[in-house]
Amino acid sequence: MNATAAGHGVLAASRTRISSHRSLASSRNQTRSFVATVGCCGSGEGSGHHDELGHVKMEPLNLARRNNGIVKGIGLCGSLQKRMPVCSASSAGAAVWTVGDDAFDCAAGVAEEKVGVLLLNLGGPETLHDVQPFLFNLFADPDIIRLPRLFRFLQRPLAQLISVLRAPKSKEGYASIGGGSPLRKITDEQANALKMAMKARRVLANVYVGMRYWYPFTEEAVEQIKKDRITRLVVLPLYPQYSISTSGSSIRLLQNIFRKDSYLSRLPVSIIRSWYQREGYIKSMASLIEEELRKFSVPEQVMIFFSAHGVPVSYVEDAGDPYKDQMEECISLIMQELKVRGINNEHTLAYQSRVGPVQWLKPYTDEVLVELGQRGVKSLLAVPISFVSEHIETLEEIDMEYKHLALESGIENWGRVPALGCTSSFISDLADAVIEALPSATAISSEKSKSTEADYDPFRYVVKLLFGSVLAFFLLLFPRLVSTLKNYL
Ligand SMILES: C=CC1=C(C)c2cc3[nH]c(cc4nc(cc5[nH]c(cc1n2)c(C)c5CCC(=O)O)C(CCC(=O)O)=C4C)c(C)c3C=C
Ligand SMILES: [Fe+2]
Repeated sequence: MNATAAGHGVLAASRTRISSHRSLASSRNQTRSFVATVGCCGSGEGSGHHDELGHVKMEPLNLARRNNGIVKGIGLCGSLQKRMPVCSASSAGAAVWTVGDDAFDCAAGVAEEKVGVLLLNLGGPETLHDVQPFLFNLFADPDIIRLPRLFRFLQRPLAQLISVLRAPKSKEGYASIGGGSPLRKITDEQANALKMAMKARRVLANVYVGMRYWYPFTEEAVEQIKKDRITRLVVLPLYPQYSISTSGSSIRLLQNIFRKDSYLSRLPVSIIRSWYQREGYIKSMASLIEEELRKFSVPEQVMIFFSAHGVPVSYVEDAGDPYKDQMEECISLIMQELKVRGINNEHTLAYQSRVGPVQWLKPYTDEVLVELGQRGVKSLLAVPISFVSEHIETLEEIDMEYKHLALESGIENWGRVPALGCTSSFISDLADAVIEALPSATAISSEKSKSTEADYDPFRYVVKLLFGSVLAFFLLLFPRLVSTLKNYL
């Protein structure tokens, strides 16, 4: 069985059409449907808690206890457990999940689980030719450009305009890192490594990759999950911190797909919404930092500079995105871990990669670098914090743009921590997170999506159409407006 969705080759139609029709219900409402308990498995209670947005965060559950590398089937499914107290080759006599081909295989033959893990990521253009359609998919996402409901009909025309205007700048960036994004290759490698790490824990699983804006699309991965008749799924966004614009967007897309499908809506699913606080992740980050610090001639004098991908301020202040809080907590945990290791360097956090004319989370990376240079900081270690793989924003923005700016601003010694990629302690921790999440999988409610055909109102449709035409007319009439917009992107 192919470990990832790569090469599945379904949904070959033009991708620009796929990603942009998702309704934007509030995160609160959507999260509720994920905690509905349906089907045989009622053992998920108490397994997650709601954060300030009502999201269920998966805490380490301790339901699947590991012993000598064997995952015991305690609590995987309450009712099944009663029917099969012993399904094991273990001499210990406890219920043990043994591993068959591509499945949890109960030796007693009473139950057979086919476990799937779906890794969610952003995706990136593989060639320069892909850049504009990739950008279209990104900007057509209502979680990336959050228009008021009344203006939602402008989403696609606006995405078209912005993607065309932004494409030349983005292409330059992708050209400078070899002509495309390495994200697919790295995510596939992570998927394979995760599959192996789970196998080492005697849990066989198929690991799928679902990208939000480019191949292999989430829709393709889901098709493969259906074909493989997966019976239990763990969804793991490859973003440590939750943001409406990243994990939130991918999860909402998934919910919409699952709700519409009778098989998928009954499939027990467990979603790990954020995992920035996991000990394995924190320690892996601390180790990478420690290793890079050692390369400086006077490590104690190095400023540890965390650079996170930004989000517009309105996400945090108006929409309640927990991203900023999670980021700050994450950094504090990493610094605590470094302290335990005797590392007491100064540190700072700034936000990079802003796009468009709105206010983004501050302080901005470029501005802080200049300030630090002016303050006399001579050695700086950049730590990309919101990503777990190398991509355009580490390879181009940090390694080229920011490094250049820092050196120009008076910083003399520059270092950069690599993204985690397939670091074994990190992948091991992800495997643990997945195994811990398995028992609490519950079916996604088959409740209908918030916006339905019934919402269709011909009057509103005509008003929107008229408004759209007037706007398009103005854009055409005032090319200067367009070029101003371009300068902002
Ligand atoms: C935590 C990670 C990310 C957040 C939060 C995020 C928000 C966000 N991004 C844009 C716009 C763009 N992002 C682009 C690329 C990109 N973004 C992330 C991660 C986060 N984005 C990654 C991993 C990548 C790189 C993918 C790759 O090709 O390797 C791009 C395209 C590149 C460019 O032109 O700069 C855009 C545009 C917005 C508007 C946003 C929040 C609203
Ligand atoms: Fe981004």
